[in-house]
Amino acid sequence: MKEIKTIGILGAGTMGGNLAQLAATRGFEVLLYDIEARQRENALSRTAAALDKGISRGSVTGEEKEAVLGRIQGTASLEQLEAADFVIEAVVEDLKVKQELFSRLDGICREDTVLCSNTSSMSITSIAAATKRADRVAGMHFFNPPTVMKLVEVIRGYHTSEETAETVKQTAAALGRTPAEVRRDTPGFVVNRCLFPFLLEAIHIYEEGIATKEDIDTAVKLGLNFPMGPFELMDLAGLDTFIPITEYFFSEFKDPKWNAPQSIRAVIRAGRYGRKNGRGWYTY
Ligand SMILES: NC(=O)c1ccc[n+]([C@@H]2O[C@H](COP(=O)([O-])OP(=O)(O)OC[C@H]3O[C@@H](n4cnc5c(N)ncnc54)[C@H](O)[C@@H]3O)[C@@H](O)[C@H]2O)c1
Repeated sequence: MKEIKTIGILGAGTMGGNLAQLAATRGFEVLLYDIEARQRENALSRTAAALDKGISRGSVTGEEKEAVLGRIQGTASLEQLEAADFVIEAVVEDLKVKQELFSRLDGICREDTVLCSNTSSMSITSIAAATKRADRVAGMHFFNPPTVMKLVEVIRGYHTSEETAETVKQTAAALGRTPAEVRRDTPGFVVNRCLFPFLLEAIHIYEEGIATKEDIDTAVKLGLNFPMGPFELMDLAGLDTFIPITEYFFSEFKDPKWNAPQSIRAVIRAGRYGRKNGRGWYTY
């Protein structure tokens, strides 16, 4: 495997911003691309705030903070990704947007650069089809927040080579994460294929008036020993990301069980996206 020094990250939102922090903390140079200046600035200020917390706890020095921040370069120019040795895309969960970016990246990045998507659900094979290097495209699915959550699902698209899967696993390890391989490219891979039926069922229980969302969260936390209840978890992940994932499942499996219920659609329509804007199922 060639040496990876610079990681390109596309999208500076909930996932991309925290991924940039993780990669820079682990000593990588980071090119953080987003079309929104506000998102790039927020990502850097969230990283600075997290490092300040580390300083106040005594786990990070002022020098380390400056070094980590110095390794993250925000950019609005995709062309700058030419310098990346490895790319992780974490933009909105929209297949067309991802395909368009991968097609452009294919023309910009060096031939040997592996391109990964952090998609929660969508086909890696379809994303790779937008490039002429389908063997060097893979899924690299982190969990929220990547600086805390240890798992990375490594997903092989139809054409992903053995060497590419190995590079992704080694990069996950270099980021201090534990890779789990997903051998077939199917909607939601392993974790979200398990998680979404559970989240949807929690919403149905709430809609049927069986329990309040607070009591459902308490029941799941104390009864199943989960660290968060389903409504708390949806708020953390971002409610606006929830709908495209369920719609993708529905479009692939044609099973109505994947249809997002009205109550979550109503919450999103009211502009409540979860913790990211301070209000979702709950108000923060
Ligand atoms: N939130 C989670 O818990 C979670 C967990 C794992 C994976 N994911 C996946 O990660 C990806 C990002 O999710 P998120 O929650 O960070 O979303 P988000 O809405 O917080 O951030 C998305 C970012 O993409 C940017 N963007 C949109 N279109 C763009 C374009 N054409 N070019 C460049 N940037 C663009 C937006 O400005 C925004 O900053 C999605 O594919 C999602 O499914 C999310």
